[in-house]
Amino acid sequence: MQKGVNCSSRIAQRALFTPLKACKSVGGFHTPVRETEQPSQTPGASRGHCRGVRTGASLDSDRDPVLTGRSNVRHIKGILPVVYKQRVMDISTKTASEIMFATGNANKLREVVAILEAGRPLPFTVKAANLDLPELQGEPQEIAKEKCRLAAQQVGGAVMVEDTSLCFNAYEGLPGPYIKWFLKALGHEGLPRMLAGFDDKSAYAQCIFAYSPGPGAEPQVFVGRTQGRIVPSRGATAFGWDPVFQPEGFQETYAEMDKTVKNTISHRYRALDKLRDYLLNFSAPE
Ligand SMILES: O=c1nc[nH]c2c1ncn2[C@H]1C[C@H](O)[C@@H](COP(=O)(O)OP(=O)(O)OP(=O)(O)O)O1
Ligand SMILES: [Mg+2]
Repeated sequence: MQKGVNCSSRIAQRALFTPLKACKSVGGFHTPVRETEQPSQTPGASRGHCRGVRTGASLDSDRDPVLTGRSNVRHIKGILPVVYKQRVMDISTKTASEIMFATGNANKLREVVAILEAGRPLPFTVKAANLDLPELQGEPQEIAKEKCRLAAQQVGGAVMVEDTSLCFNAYEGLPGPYIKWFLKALGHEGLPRMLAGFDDKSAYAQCIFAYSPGPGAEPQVFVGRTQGRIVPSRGATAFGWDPVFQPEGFQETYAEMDKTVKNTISHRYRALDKLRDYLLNFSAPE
């Protein structure tokens, strides 16, 4: 059962893995750059960050035309030997010389790069795999874990994924992990309208990273939450529901605030910081 019920075949068709030889190193974080790709002209895109990731104003702007290929899952299998050759890892000790970050969302990737680069360096290389994975229905932690198991199988090694929820307290946490499909259907105007009949506009953004050292290993999960409320859309519409979420203690929505500020208070930052600790210490999460 897919998290987005009508998307399974599209997801499979959109999956793409870029061969590692085509990855671009960015201060210990590698992002895939296809050989035909030109450097990004995006204003404000700093050196090497998510090359080819554009900013845009559509609800579908998470999908990058450069990073998103027309390949399918069979194509991924076809290039896996390239991955195996270049990876040196020991699953039993949970060490890996490189970790793939599997996502189909270019905006997520951009934030993860920025957050990792701003903090303590990792003794691993992190590379991006542009996979759009099937997502099961269920509790957010289980969705993230299952996504990670699938990613580990596809990548054939150490992998991290993340799954993001936007949870309305008036709806007992829904739309939660299904926010992608609510946003798609209702748009930035429709999400705040869902709360029109409620006094309680409070919500939280939740990010769950799941990490697996390789196929067959049980993924570890790391949860980050940022409290806030749902407001009428304000700011750039480049990234998901950013314009309708105003974090607690701020007058600006995620979309209005500077990225560097978002990346120090966001649900993604909080979860990634825990994952970073884990990767640095190889200790179990709290
Ligand atoms: O910081 C964020 N600020 C605003 N919007 C966000 C954020 N982070 C995720 N989002 C959106 C993307 C998607 O509409 C939904 C989560 O769904 P989610 O499955 O986690 O993302 P996705 O399918 O786009 O990428 P992936 O390939 O990593 O699963 O919330
Ligand atoms: Mg997804």
